[in-house]
Order: sequence, then structure tokens, then C-alpha cells
Amino acid sequence: MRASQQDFENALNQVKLLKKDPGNEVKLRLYALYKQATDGPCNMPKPGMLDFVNKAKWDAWNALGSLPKETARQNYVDLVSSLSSSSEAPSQGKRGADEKARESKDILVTSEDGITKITFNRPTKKNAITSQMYRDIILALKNASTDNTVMAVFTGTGDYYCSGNDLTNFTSATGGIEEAASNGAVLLRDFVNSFIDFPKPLVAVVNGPAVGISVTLLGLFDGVFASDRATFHTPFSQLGQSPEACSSYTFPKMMGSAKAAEMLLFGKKLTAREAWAQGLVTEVFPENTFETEVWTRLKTYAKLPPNVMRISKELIRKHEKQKLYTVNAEKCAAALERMPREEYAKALRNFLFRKAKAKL
Ligand SMILES: CCCCCCCCCCC/C=C/C(=O)SCCNC(=O)CCNC(=O)[C@H](O)C(C)(C)COP(=O)(O)OP(=O)(O)OC[C@H]1O[C@@H](n2cnc3c(N)ncnc32)[C@H](O)[C@@H]1OP(=O)(O)O
Repeated sequence: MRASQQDFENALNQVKLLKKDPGNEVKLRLYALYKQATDGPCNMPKPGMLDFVNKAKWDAWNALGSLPKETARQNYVDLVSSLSSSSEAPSQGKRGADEKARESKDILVTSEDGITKITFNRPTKKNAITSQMYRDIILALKNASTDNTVMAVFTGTGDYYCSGNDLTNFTSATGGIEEAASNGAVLLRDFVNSFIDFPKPLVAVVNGPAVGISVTLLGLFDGVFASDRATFHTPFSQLGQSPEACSSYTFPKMMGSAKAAEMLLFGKKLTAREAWAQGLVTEVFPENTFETEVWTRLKTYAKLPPNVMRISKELIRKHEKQKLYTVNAEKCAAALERMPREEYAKALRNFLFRKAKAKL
């Protein structure tokens, strides 16, 4: 849901009531989003090098590029809301020197060594993503985008990275299938937008097989480190679904249309090395040294200057953002149309009753 003018004005008032000074970096971000939301892209002459304060403000505003006014308004409202809730939240208790945790049951969120680690934590269901987990992830990314960590990293507990959307999400929803599809489409759009909008480096530590939306999202990540035990599977045709998370755009761009079709149309499951060869994975590590090697590497990356990485990410991605929002909105509209269809219902029945069938 996009923020209204009233939400924006409320947020402007809320900022004045913050109990804690949010720090210069956040204040610059608020300034930049405010200017973008009200005046549009930066239209001021660049201040001189020695005019430090105005130069920092100009840089922050200019870094937003052509971000649409409504998105800037939404980001401003989200940022203020996260600042308000974090200044009101009860203390979580420190676990270590630079560590804090905001936990929900199936999504674990911890911060340590400058890294927000978001873990799919539902190993008995191969980390399949429930509706609540989508919401928890949206919130975790929103918090991580404005806290003092440098990057966010996704990984999974147990033998799987993630088995994708929990296929019972729709069967367990209250109300009719049309209503569930409509709610699901809105949730899916907001979920994917939170990855498109994430301003810091975003890395996946793919510890095992990845299925469905956990694979398609990787096109929106800045780094994908995979164990050689990981596989990458997008069985959308088999499920009577079409590819989401902007993969219809990011995958062909990354690997060419023939290889993208092999995954997204024909559901070919890739090994980690095949996924690396297609440009979906940054680097593959042997399973027995995977965790040590990857986390050592990430801790080194987290010591790089955060503002430079944020600005570089913005530069790399800013021309794509509008396209990604459009593709995401289109996909969600298509999902809405497809979900009530018989092909999807049949695929769901096959999955839900497969164990019963196997016993016959
Ligand atoms: C109304 C609000 C709706 C909100 C939703 C909005 C968002 C919509 C997003 C739509 C786009 C997403 C697309 C996708 O992600 S498509 C991909 C979906 N995933 C799959 O098709 C994988 C299904 N699972 C499997 O094929 C196998 O389980 C798997 C190969 C992963 C593992 O097989 P294995 O034999 O090793 O293990 P089990 O099958 O015995 O699994 C163990 C238990 O885990 C449960 N499980 C696994 N995956 C899922 C899943 N995706 N959804 C639900 N449950 C899953 C499995 O049932 C077993 O449970 P039980 O032990 O209780 O039987």
C-alpha cells in the first residue's frame, strides 16, 4: 500500500517528536527523501567541496536519482515509522558486544559485526515461507535499511536454504480463493518491493537447496554465495504458476533468454556450479568449509565504508528500479488471475496428497 499525503504529513509531525536523535546518517536520509517526495529529483547546483553540510545534503538527495515522488514519500513514512517504533521498543537485552536480536518464530533476525542476518528458521518444513514469514521479512528489511548495520544476509536453518512459498498458504487462508489470491498478490508485491528498495548490500548464503521464490529473489541480491550442496529449482510450470520476484526480467538479463527459459519455463533444476556458470551465483564453496569461508568473507566486506557501498549500489541499480516496480506489479496482477485456476489447484492437490498417494 502506498503512503497517502496524510500519512506523509503525519510522519513529518512524528519526526519532531522522536525521543532519540537518530544520528546524522538517518537525518540525511530523511532530508533526501523529504526533498525527493516534495520537489522530485535533485535540481540544485552542487555546493562547493568546502561547504560540508550542504554538500552532504546535496549528495544524499542526488543519490536518490529518479526515484518516484510516491516511492520517496512511502520510504519517508516507513523510515519514520521504524524510527518511532525502535525508539519506543523495549530493550531486547544484549547478547554480545555488537549483537542484538529481534526474533519472530520462523524468521530469526540478529545483528552482529555490522551484518543483519535474516534466517529462514522452519527446518521441519524445509523453511517454506508462510504468510507471517513474508510479513516478518518485510519488517526485518525495513529495520535493517535504517539501523546501523552495513549489510543484510539471508540464510536457512537445517539442510535447506528455503523450499519457497508454503503451498498451504492459500488452502489455509480464511475466506474464498479469490480473496486469498487478492490478499496474496498485495503481500507478494510489498514483499518483493522491500527487496527492490533495500539500500544496502544484500547477500544470500545459500546453505542447501533453494526452490521457487527463494531462487527468483536472488536476481535482486548483490551477492549469492552457495554451498556446493545447494540446488536452484523454479518449478513454476509444474505448479501452474508464472515466475515472480521480477525474475522474468532479471533472469534473461543475467543468463540470456534460452537459459532463463530452461529454468523458468521448463523448471530445470540447476546445481550450484551450473547456477554460477549462468551468473546467478557469485561463488561456490565446498560444503565442509562453506560457513567458515563465507562468514569470514562477509565480515571483511562489512568493514568497507557503508556510505560508499550504499551510494555505489544506488548507482548500479537506480536505472533499473522503475522497471523492477513495473515488472513486479505486472507479475502480481498475473498471479491474482492465475491462482484460482484449475492448473494451480491441481498442482496443490498433488503436493498435499503425495504422501498419502505414495502409501497406496
Ligand atoms: C492468503 C495469503 C497468501 C500469501 C502468499 C503470498 C505469496 C505468494 C507467492 C507465490 C509465489 C511463490 C512461488 C514459489 O515459491 S513456487 C515453489 C513452491 N515450493 C515447492 O513447490 C516445493 C514443495 N516441496 C517439495 O517439493 C518437497 O517438499 C521438497 C523437494 C522441498 C523436499 O522434499 P523431501 O522429500 O526432502 O521432504 P518432504 O517433502 O517430506 O518435506 C518435509 C516437510 O516439509 C513440508 N514442505 C516442504 N516444502 C514445502 C512447501 N513449499 N510448502 C509447504 N510445505 C512444505 C512437507 O510438506 C513436509 O511436511 P510434513 O512432514 O508435515 O509432511
